[in-house]
Amino acid sequence: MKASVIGASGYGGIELIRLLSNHPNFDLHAVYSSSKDDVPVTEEYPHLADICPLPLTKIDTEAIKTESDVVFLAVPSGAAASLAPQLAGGHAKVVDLSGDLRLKETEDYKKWYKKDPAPKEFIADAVYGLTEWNRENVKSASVLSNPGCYPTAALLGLAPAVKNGIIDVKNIIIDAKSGVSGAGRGLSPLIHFAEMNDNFRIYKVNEHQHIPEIEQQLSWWNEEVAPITFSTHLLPVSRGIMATMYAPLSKEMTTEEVHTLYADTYKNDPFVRVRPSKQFPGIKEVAGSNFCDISVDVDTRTNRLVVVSVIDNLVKGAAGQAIQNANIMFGFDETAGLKGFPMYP
Ligand SMILES: NC(=O)C1=CN([C@@H]2O[C@H](COP(=O)(O)OP(=O)(O)OC[C@H]3O[C@@H](n4cnc5c(N)ncnc54)[C@H](OP(=O)(O)O)[C@@H]3O)[C@@H](O)[C@H]2O)C=CC1
Ligand SMILES: CC(=O)N[C@@H](CCC(=O)OP(=O)(O)O)C(=O)O
Repeated sequence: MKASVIGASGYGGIELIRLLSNHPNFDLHAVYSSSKDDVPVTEEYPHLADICPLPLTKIDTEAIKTESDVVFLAVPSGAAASLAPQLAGGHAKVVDLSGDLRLKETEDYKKWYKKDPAPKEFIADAVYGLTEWNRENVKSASVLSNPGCYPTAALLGLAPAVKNGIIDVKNIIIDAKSGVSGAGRGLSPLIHFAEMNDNFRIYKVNEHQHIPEIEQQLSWWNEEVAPITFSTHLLPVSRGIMATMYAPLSKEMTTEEVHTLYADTYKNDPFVRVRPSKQFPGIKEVAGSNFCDISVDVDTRTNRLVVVSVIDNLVKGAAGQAIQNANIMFGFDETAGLKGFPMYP
């Protein structure tokens, strides 16, 4: 199957190239750019020599629609809102990594992204690809909206508790930290080396664009869910997200009981690893892989459940989950091309 990547010169794009180069069923067919034409990818990224001999080419939506079987959109939010509708309706299935097709309410998109949304009817048909929880719909998707990096970590960590009603869903707090590659390759003062190195910052306090995405999915699982508190921090590392979630238990449970619930829930999911009790994950333990590692612990003094969830933002948080979804859309083994283990240390 022929796979193309738009936005191939960005961090999400090169992670797609890296993973697709090892894929047994997808061949990298073409890589597209909005700013470069006929420029070897290796001019930007020499480490891709022998992995991607293709040149970055000007985006040609008509050619992509007919020549590719799947196109991955790894462009900034705002750009996908107009590109995705142009790409849909042809031969190629569309997998969008941006935030543009995730929020079903276009008013929410305008409020949180402060950009013009894609057409509402188009968004309505896009399948939200939190893979572990939406496989049946992913199977038949022709346009797939890949979840955000923070929402992936947070939602996988909260799902068993929220769906089984074991926590008070009106009091959920998510405290999340991300490596700098989560902001993409573009520069900004926040990710300037001297500002970020040896430092630790909170940002977008109560304004993060992933708040409505997390709330949307939580409310699909449980309509009682109230607005969440979600804080994001910048870690002085390249890759990785840790989301720590806190919520009061709605009934008395031990750590062992919650652990059993989580382990049973994810026992058939190849990429979610529920850790043994008291073995809390670090971001390095999933780096470079499509794994999400989760730990749970009950604080008997406060009656709160603590859930820790870690992913690599560029893999399970972006390119890896996008390929996992594409595997399901094409009927391939869900793990195809994604069997690499974490790089440690
Ligand atoms: N980084 C991460 O961890 C995650 C990223 N995402 C999402 O994935 C998408 C890509 O992110 P990421 O790779 O990190 O970002 P980058 O900024 O690293 O790359 C985005 C690429 O998009 C291209 N681009 C820029 N403007 C436009 C435009 N107007 N039209 C078309 N293409 C454009 C640029 O390449 P060129 O100039 O060659 O066109 C650029 O290299 C974003 O929507 C992001 O929110 C989602 C989850 C995690
Ligand atoms: C570290 C960092 O800056 N991370 C980015 C993640 C953005 C992202 O992935 O954008 P989407 O909304 O398209 O999902 C942020 O917090 O905004």
